[in-house]
Amino acid sequence: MSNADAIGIVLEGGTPNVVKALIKADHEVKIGEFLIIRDREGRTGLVQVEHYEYGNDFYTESLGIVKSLIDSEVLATVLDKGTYLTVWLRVIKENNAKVQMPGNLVLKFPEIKDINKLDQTQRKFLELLYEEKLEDPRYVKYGRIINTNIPLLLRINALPMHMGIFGETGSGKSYNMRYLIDVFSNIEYDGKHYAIPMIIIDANGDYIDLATLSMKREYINRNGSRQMITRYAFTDIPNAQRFRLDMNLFTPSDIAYMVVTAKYRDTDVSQASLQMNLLEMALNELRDEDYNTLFTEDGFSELQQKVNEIVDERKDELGFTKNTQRALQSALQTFRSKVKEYDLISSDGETFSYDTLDEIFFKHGLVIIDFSADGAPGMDLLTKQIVVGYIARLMLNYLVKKKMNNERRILSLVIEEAQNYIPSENYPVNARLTKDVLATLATQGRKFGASLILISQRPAFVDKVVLSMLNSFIFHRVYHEDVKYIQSVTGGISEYLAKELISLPRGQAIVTGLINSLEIPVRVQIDKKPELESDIGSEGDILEILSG
Ligand SMILES: Nc1ncnc2c1ncn2[C@@H]1O[C@H](COP(=O)(O)OP(=O)(O)OP(=O)(O)O)[C@@H](O)[C@H]1O
Repeated sequence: MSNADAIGIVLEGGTPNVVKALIKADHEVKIGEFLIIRDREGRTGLVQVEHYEYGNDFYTESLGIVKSLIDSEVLATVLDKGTYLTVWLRVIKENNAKVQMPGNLVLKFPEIKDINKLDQTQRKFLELLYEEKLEDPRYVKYGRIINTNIPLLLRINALPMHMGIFGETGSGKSYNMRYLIDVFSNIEYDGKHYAIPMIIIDANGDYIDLATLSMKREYINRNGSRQMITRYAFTDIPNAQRFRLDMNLFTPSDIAYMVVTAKYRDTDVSQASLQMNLLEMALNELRDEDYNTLFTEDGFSELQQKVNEIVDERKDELGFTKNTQRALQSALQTFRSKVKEYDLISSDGETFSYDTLDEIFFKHGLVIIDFSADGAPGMDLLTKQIVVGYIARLMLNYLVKKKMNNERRILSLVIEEAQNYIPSENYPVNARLTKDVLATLATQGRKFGASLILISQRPAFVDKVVLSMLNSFIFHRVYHEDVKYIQSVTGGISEYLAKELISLPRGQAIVTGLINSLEIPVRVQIDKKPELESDIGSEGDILEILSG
């Protein structure tokens, strides 16, 4: 790289960690951008733009730095338009360079067309960012760092530490998730390709085309890494499997918890636990029966009768009241009516079971749970919570069991509209049914290979405890009210970058946390790939729509 590639020059007056520089006004500087500083000995250090100001006073010779550089060809180009930028650059890596020295040059990262074919200079600059990580298959390439063609390397081993993707409506979360699915479907290791097994709770049908359109399936699976891409729906439609629960996989106490919390989500704990005890007892006494049949037309009355029998015949001995009996019968009715509406439980037919999870793991599957109007017409939130709670519990039990058997697994559960399943106090939704099990999955899952990816428009609407267990974040443009919240949960985002969060254009995001190989918040651009585009998320052109 010659001096002619320089876009700026270091000034006097920085602080130990921040270098002040003049930059050409025609360089479209971005807060969070990475630049290089080269000292007079040719050593290079890495800096990140913290903030900048435009200036257009004429730079006079009386300024010391200008005087000493008056012959400098670089200074001439920096100042030739009369407008310049003063930038404050945070030092990220000094690398033995004397980055603070006035007169040092500020350089852009070189243009990189193909990261797999680097020349020597390109390699040198990339190593400044990534060191040996560049060759490590545990780091995958994602988007590009703002104002460069260099991908951000994501550390896949951070996935079990959970991730949050946040951004206001239309900011590009779903497209980003599609992009991540693609990245996680094509991980290269030792000449082969692998994919992270994933289950996606698809709130609006943003991902179903990946399973149903052959062009998209083929693209995702272009390296043969996903031998299973399946859409699950709640009604009979072509291209989709029917989603069915299997109650036999759960203990009486798990089932009792599901049934009772589904109805009485706010009820006081002692009331609820009496009802749970009663149902648990009934199920224990019916343990020779098929639990699925007990929740279908054929067996439900048997379950109801058992509950009545226990209370009527052994009231004094066990202390259950008529009230508890009535409340439990009502909870059973509610649960039964929900599962009946979508035929969620059947005494025969294939269920979503441990075998399904095994298949997802071994085939590196991508499973899309379709909650769109097509896949789950008219489904209310409670029924969705029954499904999500079921999957989370199944996953937890499965992973724990496998771990105990010394069989390592990894499964990623992606939940869109996460606020409906793990709401904070600020969000008026009841979700005991899902919240507890998801919190357990978040706390314990790490050790068992569970990876949660939570997607939401408002981080402030997601439970704080669960949020605090996410170790990686991707933020798109967010609402003003969320900025402070984001700063408090992530730490590490500077005031200046935080301000950018409210105006990020579509396709840009800030990546922080363990997944980010650079370990400081990085602003990325996620370019649209035609192969990954979908019609579902786009608003369309109003005139085109009106004119048919
Ligand atoms: N990286 C990108 N570059 C250009 N356009 C994009 C990009 N990502 C998304 N878009 C466009 O922005 C629009 C909204 O994207 P998307 O559906 O991903 O947003 P979202 O945040 O998931 O919205 P919602 O919360 O409402 O579901 C779409 O028209 C999409 O095509």
